[in-house]
Amino acid sequence: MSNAPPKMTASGVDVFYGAKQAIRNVSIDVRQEDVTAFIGPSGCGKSTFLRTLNRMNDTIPGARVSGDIRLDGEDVYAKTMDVVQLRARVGMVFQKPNPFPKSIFENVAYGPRIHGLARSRADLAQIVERSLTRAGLWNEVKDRLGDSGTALSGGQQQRLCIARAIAVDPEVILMDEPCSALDPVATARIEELIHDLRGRYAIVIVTHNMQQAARVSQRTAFFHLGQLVEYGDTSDIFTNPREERTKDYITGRYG
Ligand SMILES: Nc1ncnc2c1ncn2[C@@H]1O[C@H](COP(=O)(O)OP(=O)(O)OP(=O)(O)O)[C@@H](O)[C@H]1O
Repeated sequence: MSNAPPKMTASGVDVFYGAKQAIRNVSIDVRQEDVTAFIGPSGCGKSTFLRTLNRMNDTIPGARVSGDIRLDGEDVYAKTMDVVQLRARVGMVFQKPNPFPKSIFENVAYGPRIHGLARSRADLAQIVERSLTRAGLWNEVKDRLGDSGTALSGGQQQRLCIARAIAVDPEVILMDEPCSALDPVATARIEELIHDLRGRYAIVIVTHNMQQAARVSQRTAFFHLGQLVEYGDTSDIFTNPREERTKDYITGRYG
């Protein structure tokens, strides 16, 4: 296990939607070398907490976040933080694949272009190829980069969205139930992809599927009623949980 400082840290985080508190005093570290899974019953706050890590809650009217969240020691909620830049550094993949209604090439090229990451057209084409390759999609689309991203299958669209996140050279990738709209074959491909990307990016995945958490992650956080009940090595959480509530959840007593 490495002694490197965590990629992201959250301390004493609370989230409110209006008067309703959705996250209570959550503290957690996310490490570069790990895939971290967030599990817990519906409504426990997994997605809400995930969104605090790249300030996606800023876009939700009435949502308020307090506490301390850092990326490489830098305060994510500082007034000086450039949120567009932050969301490139901490990319996000959603439950439902959401490619832009543009070509496959443009879906991937858009981010690098607006962030000024390509020096030339050839450079941009190279970034697109590299990102699609890393997302395990290049061979399937290399002869039809001009086709619409929305014409791909659901699983391909999700890999396109992952390529789009990768294209801006992120440090962290947040995935909010990335397989819940996919069939088992497409799900297996995304899980393989997560395995391949591990280490290059810190990855955090919200999942309802405990088998998936056990397959893809090294660290698991169990949330219940807005609280982080238990966080530790995935194997410990699933075989030897410390908390009764974790045990009840993983043995299927609720959720
Ligand atoms: N935009 C919103 N406005 C008001 N309340 C919200 C909003 N989004 C979520 N909530 C509430 O916050 C709590 C946590 O929701 P959240 O979606 O984060 O949970 P979750 O664990 O990700 O659930 P699920 O697994 O069903 O997606 C829930 O009570 C939910 O109703």
